[in-house]
Formats: sequence, structure tokens, C-alpha cells
Amino acid sequence: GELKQDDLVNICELGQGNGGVVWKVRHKPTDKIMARKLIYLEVKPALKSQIIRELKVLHQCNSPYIVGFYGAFAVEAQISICMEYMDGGSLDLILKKVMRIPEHILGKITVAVLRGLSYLRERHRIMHRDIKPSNILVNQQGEIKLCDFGVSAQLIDSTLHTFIGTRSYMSPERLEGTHYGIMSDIWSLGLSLVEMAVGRYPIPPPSVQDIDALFKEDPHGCQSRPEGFGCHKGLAIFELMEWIVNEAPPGLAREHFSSDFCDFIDRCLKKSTSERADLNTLLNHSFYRRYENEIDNQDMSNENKQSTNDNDNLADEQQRTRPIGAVL
Ligand SMILES: O=C(NOCCO)c1ccn2cncc2c1Nc1ccc(C2CC2)cc1F
Ligand SMILES: [Mg+2]
Repeated sequence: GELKQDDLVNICELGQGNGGVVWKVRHKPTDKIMARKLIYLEVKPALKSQIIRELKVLHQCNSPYIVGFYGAFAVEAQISICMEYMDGGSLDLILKKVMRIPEHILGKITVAVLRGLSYLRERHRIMHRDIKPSNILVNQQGEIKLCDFGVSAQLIDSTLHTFIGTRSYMSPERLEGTHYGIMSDIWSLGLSLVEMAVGRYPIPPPSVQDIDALFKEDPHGCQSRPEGFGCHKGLAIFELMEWIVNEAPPGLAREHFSSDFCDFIDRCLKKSTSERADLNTLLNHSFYRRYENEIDNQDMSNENKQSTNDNDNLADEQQRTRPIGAVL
């Protein structure tokens, strides 16, 4: 049935994004735990009901790589979007904890994101528009799913002037204001993967010394970052955007990452969309191919887990196939 405010009880706050706050809530009638995102919007009632109507399309968004949707409603100037609670959190928070995410896990993340983008494009004819680590969520079953994609055109329009983040994952063509599309999501994926591989937002690119320092004393990225590394005084947002448009794109240091991964990143971060790899090219890339089967086993084993109630093998099985859980 329809979700309504009085049926939701706040448990704790999960985070504040630009323009939205997310609460962990319990839905009393079903006792279900959900994540409730509240977006403050001062728009005319007609636009608000259009947004709610457009968000209801999310009931048809069913994919292992897309965060589940329970319902949306408006109370005064707040739009509420109730979705699946992902108990592993978002990759930006995981990155803060683990410093760097190992390549084999970035491979699984890549498979999930490319499959999520394909699903959104093939079945709903939409691009994501906001691919970045904080919009890729994981759970303790090791599932990796996308959220905060542009399903409601009116919500996008109504928030264009508000959601300005501190760092930009936007592609050069989007920053230049020219027409952009799915290829812009590919750029954002590439930039997000470099950030997660190296452990910091990759623009301006860290120096060779920074990178060597990172990998020399702690190849597994367990210790704290070298002092000059993490607190690198970032560029102001406009300087950052200028850098993305005018300077060479970032890449990965070949001595620290596989050539497949380096090549995959180079193809995602071509500044010109005509040179950048498209979704289908990436779905055939050796880096994707190397990890696509692993995630399938994981999905199947999760389904098997639902059917078997033998907890022992469940526990140790999850331990083996739960990549992000192991990282947490
Ligand atoms: O939340 C957002 N940006 O985050 C910035 C505010 O923290 C945005 C933006 C534009 N949008 C246009 N339509 C929807 C959204 C949308 N939210 C959203 C989208 C999909 C889901 C799926 C159920 C998983 C959940 C969502 F909350
Ligand atoms: Mg978000």
C-alpha cells in the first residue's frame, strides 16, 4: 500500500547529501526497515505532484544493481523517497575507512555499475546523471547497487540550481554546457574508480611521489595516508571544473595497477566523447570480463542462501563471497 509519514518511525540519521538528508526508518505496518531520503523543495503544488507521479516509475525499476524503491510522497515542502536500506553504506564512506579499495573489488563494483547503467538505459531509457562513490551502495550480502539517478525530469529541473557538490564528477562536455548523455556517466565512472583506487579525488592528479609514497610503505593501504596526501588543499570548485575542461584527464600508475584496469580507465576518461568508450565497448572489455562471472556466482549464491536455511554454511559462504563485507 501507499507509504505515509505517520507510518514511519525514525531510527537514526544516515547522512546529509547536498540538498537531501537520509534517515534509517521503520515502517510500522510492515515492520520493514527502510532508508527515507527527504529533499526540501519550495515548488508549486502542481510541480510537486508531477515529481511524485514521475518517481512512481521507480516501482518498475527492478534490477539486482539498482537500490529497491518502496514509495514516494510529499509533506509540505519535503519530498520523501523511501528505498531499500543498504546496511554497508555508500562507497565514499567505505573509502574513508579503508583508505583505498583493492583492484579486484573495483572490478566487482565496475560490473555492478555497468550492469546498472545498462538496465536503466535499456529498460527505462534514462542515464544516471550522478555517478559517484556516494551513489553506489553496498550491503552485507556483498551486493552493489546504484541510487540517486535521474528518473524524475521535474525533480532534476527543480533542483538544478541547488545541488552543487564540492567536487565534480561531471564530464568535460557537461561542464561546458554542451549536450551530454550516457557518455557522461562513463566519464563519472572512470573518475570514481580512480578515486577509489588511489584513495583521493584525483583532480588535480597526485604527484608521482604521492603515489609511490602511498604504495611503498603500505601496499595494502592499511595505514594512514602520508601527511601531504589526504589533506591536499583542494582546488575551489570553479578551478576544478576549469582543470577538468582544460587539462589532461587523470589516469592510473601502471606500476601499481593491471594493464587491463589502466586501459579501462583510459577509455572512460577520454575528454572527447567520440574517443571515449561507450557502454557496449566496456561490457566487452577484458577488465569487465575478468570480473563478470564472479559477481554472477555471488548473485546465485545469495539466491541459494535465501532457499537454504543452513546457517553454518551460510555464514562461512557469505564470508568467502561477500567482497565488500570483507572490506568493511
Ligand atoms: O536523490 C537524488 N539526488 O541526491 C542529491 C540529494 O541527496 C535524486 C536526484 C534527482 N532525481 C531524479 N529522480 C530521482 C532523483 C533523485 N533521487 C533518487 C533517485 C532514485 C532512487 C532509487 C530508489 C533508489 C532514489 C532516489 F533518492
Ligand atoms: Mg546521493
